[in-house]
Amino acid sequence: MLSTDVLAFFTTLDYQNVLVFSILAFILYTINFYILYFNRENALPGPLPLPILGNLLHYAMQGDMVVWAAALREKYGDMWEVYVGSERHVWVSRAELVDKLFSISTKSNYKCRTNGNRAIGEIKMLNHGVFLNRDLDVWTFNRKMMKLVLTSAEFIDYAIKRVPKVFEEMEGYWAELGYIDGDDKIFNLPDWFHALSLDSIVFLSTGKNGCGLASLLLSSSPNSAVSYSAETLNETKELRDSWSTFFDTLRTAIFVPDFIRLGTPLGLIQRRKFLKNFHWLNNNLLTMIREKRAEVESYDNNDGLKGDYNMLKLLLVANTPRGPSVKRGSDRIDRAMTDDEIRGLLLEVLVAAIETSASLMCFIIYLVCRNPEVKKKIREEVDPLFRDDPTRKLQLDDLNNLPYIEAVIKEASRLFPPGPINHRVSSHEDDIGGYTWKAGTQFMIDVIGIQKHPAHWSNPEEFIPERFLSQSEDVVKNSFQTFGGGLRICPGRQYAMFFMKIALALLYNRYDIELANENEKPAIIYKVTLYCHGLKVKMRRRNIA
Ligand code: HEM
Repeated sequence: MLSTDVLAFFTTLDYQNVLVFSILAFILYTINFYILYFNRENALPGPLPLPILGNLLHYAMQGDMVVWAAALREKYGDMWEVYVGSERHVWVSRAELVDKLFSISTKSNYKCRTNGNRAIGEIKMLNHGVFLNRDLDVWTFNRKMMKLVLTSAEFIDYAIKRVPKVFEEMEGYWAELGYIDGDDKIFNLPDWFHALSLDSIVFLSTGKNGCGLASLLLSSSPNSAVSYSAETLNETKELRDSWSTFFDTLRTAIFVPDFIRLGTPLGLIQRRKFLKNFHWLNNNLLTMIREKRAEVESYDNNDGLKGDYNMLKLLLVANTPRGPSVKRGSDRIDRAMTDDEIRGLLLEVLVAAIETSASLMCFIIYLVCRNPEVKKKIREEVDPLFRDDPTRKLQLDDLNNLPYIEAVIKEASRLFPPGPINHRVSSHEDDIGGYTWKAGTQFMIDVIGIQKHPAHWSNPEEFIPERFLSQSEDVVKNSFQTFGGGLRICPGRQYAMFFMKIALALLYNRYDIELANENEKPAIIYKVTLYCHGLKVKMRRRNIA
């Protein structure tokens, strides 16, 4: 009855009255917002939020999350807070504050990355894959299968053989474009490393060509001959564009609050585009998976996988008599994966693997260019491998025995972590940093702040690979977390290290690389990963006769 009266009352109002009521309602909302804000529990320092928007305007004014985090860390220290819309995010910027977040106990309070939201649900990531999965039974199953495949001897061996072939394809294109034969042509290195990483991981995960390198060649030299048909080039372009749009979808789902996504015309237009692309990409992956399943099922049982150990094939046969099995104690799993489960994992591998490794390669090359003594030591480690045979194929033992290159990769990733912001959310009340936090508190891990914290590192801004050589510098627990930590640590880290070691060994053995100019710096933007999109270099074949 009351609600009918209220409704009747509002229908009698004219526009002016509606305006007055709206302004009054907003003023009351604002007063209530600030009363709650100034009386909140565990008040941490941080920029003053605005009603509805939180600190989104501050962020928009800075433009880049990593630059903004650096400014906030400088101003507020090791622990501060920021509001995304009305959701409070607690930032932690010191290794000790991460201890509980990176617990490896199966009873950990921090098994999930985010609280999840409608946007993440719309792209089926709340209960598929691993990255944002909040269904812990499903996550556990998927994670075990992903680990099983990525760390299997078959996959690693296959990757070590394949990556050099892709690298050599890239060298052929460099030669064709006159980049390495003494012409001193300047080119943008990240374009090539993103394509190298893409072509390697697309092939290793699906058995198909990504054609990123070939398209790059054709964009500079359209008449060049490549060994892919026009149809393959078109199809792969469509797929690459779709992955790139999916990446934007993911970033928006994590960082843009629903009231912007669903409450603004731009947000709605973008959402429609993102969902259309997501369905297209999903169908494409599912078709690929079904075709591969039919192919694998058509093999004679004794044929194994015909020596073709890409992730898709291995995921299809994992936990079947033809594939690797999870057998150890409580890790045991008895069933194989469905097509939709594999789809969720492949999608995430394509998102997680490409840009991280490619950008880190560019950061390493930049730092090595600025530190010639490091280049010398890399060569002292690499050159003996190729001394008797410059075309020698790298073996697993070689890659496991490159301590200096490994230290260079770690030190470069300390200064430029490809995943500069990590997330955890608590599932029940807990104490962190001297405060008691409610269940569902969202923690943001400031990886750059921790990896450059003066309490954890001597000369934190300097590039000193030796600190990662054994016994040189005691690394404080959780102060180095390029691949994250705890139960959700990156499952692709072993492949990523092999990929980078192979590329660096071949590059420094065969080429001299220089920055295009002395003041050249990598152009970086934060897009869920620390994305390097600009670094101009000159290269020459090395004369090692
Ligand atoms: C240099 C390269 C890479 C870096 C720096 C990197 C870094 C990271 C980081 C920081 C995380 C978050 C871990 C955490 O929350 O504690 C992560 C998660 C993840 N990474 Fe990587 N990654 C790299 C390459 C790869 C590759 C090559 C793959 C796959 C082949 C991969 C697949 C994943 C997946 C699936 C997750 C989510 C794991 C989960 O939530 O359970 N990453 N990575």
